[in-house]
Amino acid sequence: MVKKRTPIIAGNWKMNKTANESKEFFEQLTENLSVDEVETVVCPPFTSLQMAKEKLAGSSIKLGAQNVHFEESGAYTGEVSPEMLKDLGVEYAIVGHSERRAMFGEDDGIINKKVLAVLKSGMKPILCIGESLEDRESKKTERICSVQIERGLKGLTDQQLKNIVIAYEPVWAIGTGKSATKEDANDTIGFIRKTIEQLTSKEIANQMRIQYGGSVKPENISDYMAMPEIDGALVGGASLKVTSFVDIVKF
Ligand SMILES: O=C(CO)COP(=O)(O)O
Repeated sequence: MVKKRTPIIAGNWKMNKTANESKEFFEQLTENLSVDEVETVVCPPFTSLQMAKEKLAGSSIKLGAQNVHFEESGAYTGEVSPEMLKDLGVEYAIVGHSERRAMFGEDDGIINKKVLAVLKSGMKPILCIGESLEDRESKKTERICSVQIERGLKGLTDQQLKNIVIAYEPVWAIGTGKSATKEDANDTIGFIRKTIEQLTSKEIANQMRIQYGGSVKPENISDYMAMPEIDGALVGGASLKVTSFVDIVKF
């Protein structure tokens, strides 16, 4: 199936793999994967970025970060600036992952600052949004997603909006093995696109790539990718093994 927008599949390793373990992964990955039709991004921990940069030299696989601070520099112990990531060859930064929202107190205001800082540095944000199980059961999925989108994209110019990727990750589907049905994911992503259209323009909404994330595996990726609104995936657990990540990218 030819997609309207270039598919983008990103692996989010979360807090997994030492630099040495990453070395082995990237050596095997570059031996086994070369696809141009799908933009492929790997987001290892900060401590593996230098290793990843060296191993991915000359490959079309891109590097992403899992988090970033919104200030350029200063007294922010333990934080990493957009410029530091850019300098390591990082092209994408995940912003607003539900684990950061839930465990590290990131709200939509902080997330919006991060989105703007990432764009300012010349990298592209992957802005994560999605509802909890409680929100879903009380039929608040659309409300939650539209608020997160509206606040996360606040103050962006049309040009900046063209460099954004959205990841719709329903919280109840992350790491649980319970994935959203392809119809459900497609409907919610369609709703998100409509919301973006209302906030910006039809042109911007139509070109924006929106991924699905939550228990994506080699066995279900082709179902999602066959849906017209779904432009890719943000993959957690199944991105940690070269074989399953390669099978996902080759869906
Ligand atoms: O959180 C995710 C990616 O950012 C999804 O994780 P899983 O693929 O492990 O469910």
